Amino acid sequence: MEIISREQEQSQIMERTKELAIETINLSKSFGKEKKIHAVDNLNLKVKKGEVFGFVGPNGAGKTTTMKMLIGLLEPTSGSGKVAKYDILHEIINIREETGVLPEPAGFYDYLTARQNLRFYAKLYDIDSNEREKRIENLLETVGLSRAIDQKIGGFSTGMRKRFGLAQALINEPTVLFLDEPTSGIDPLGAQMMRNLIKNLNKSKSVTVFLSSHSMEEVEEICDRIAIIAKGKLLAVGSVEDLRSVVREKEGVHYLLEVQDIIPSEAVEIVKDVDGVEEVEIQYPTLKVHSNFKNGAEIAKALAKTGGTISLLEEQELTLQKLFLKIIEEA
Ligand SMILES: Nc1ncnc2c1ncn2[C@@H]1O[C@H](COP(=O)(O)OP(=O)(O)OP(=O)(O)O)[C@@H](O)[C@H]1O
Repeated sequence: MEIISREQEQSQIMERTKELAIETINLSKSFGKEKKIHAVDNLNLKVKKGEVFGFVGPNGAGKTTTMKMLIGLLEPTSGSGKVAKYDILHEIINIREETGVLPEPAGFYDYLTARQNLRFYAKLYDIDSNEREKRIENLLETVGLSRAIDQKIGGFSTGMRKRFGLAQALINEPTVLFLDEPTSGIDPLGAQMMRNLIKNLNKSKSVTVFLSSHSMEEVEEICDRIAIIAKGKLLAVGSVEDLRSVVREKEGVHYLLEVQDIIPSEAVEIVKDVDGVEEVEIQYPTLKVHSNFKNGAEIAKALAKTGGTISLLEEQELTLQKLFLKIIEEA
C-alpha cells in the first residue's frame, strides 16, 4: 500500500476539489454525408477556474469546432461537456449567461456606433438602463475606446474592432471568456495591447480565458497551460515546462557549455564519458552537448575533477514554437 504524508493528502484533496471552468468528455464532432470528417475526435479537456488556457493547432485542427460546441453553436456528434458547471447539451441558456465570446471573424452592426452596438447586446442580456450605460462606458474605457464611443463601428481599424469585440464579449460580466484568435490581423503594438488587456482581465476579475491562436509567442506569453490539437485529436496538454518535459523525454537535452583551463578537445573527451551524453560538438568557444537526460550536474562534476572551470553551462530551452512543431511532427 502506498503511504502518503499529510501534506500530500491535503494537496490531493485540494486538487480534487479545484473547480473546473470547462470540461469535455470524449467530445466529438463529425461532418459530411457519412460523417467522415472527424473535426473533433474524442476530446478530453479540463480547464481550471481562473486559468488562461491556450488551444493551439494547425489550420483545420478542430479549434473553432470545439469552441462552437462549448458555447452551444454546434451540437456534438457524441460525447459531453460542461462550461461553468453547466451541461453543453442541456443548459445552453445558463452557459450564455456565464460566458463571453470573441469569434473570428466577429460581426458587428457597422452602421451603429460603439455605444449603440453595446446597448443592443446589453438589452439582450436584460441589463437595466442605468447599469447599462455605466457598463458600456467602463468597458470602452477598459479597451481604450472611450474616444470612439460615438463613432460608427464601420470606420474602426482592425485593432479597434478586436478591442471592441472584447468589450462586447464582456458586456454580461462573464466568468469564462472564449477568444478565437484574438490578435489575428492586427499590428504588433495592437496585439500587445490586446494581450495586456487579456492578462489584466484574468488577474483583476479572475475570468477564465480559453483562447485559440496561431501565435505561439502570444500563447507562451499569456497562457498558464496549453493544449495542442491536430486532426481533432489532443496531442499534449500542460504548461510550457510540461510540454518541454514531454519533448525532453523523447529527444533528450541540449546544453551549451564553455570551459576554461583545459583545451576543448580534452573537455570533449571528458564530457563524452559522462553517463547519458550522446554527442559533443565543438563550436568554438562553445561545446554543444546532447544528452539522453538531464545530467548537467554530472558534466560539471566531471570537468571540475580534471581542473576545468565552467563559465557557461546552460540547457537550451525550446520555445513553444519549436515544441509545437516537434509535437505535431511526431504525431
Ligand atoms: N460546417 C462544416 N462542414 C464541413 N466541414 C467542416 C465544417 N466546419 C468545419 N469543418 C471541417 O472541420 C475541420 C476542423 O475545422 P475548424 O474550423 O474547427 O478548424 P480550426 O482548428 O479552427 O482551423 P483554423 O485554424 O484554420 O481556423 C476542418 O477539416 C474543416 O474543414
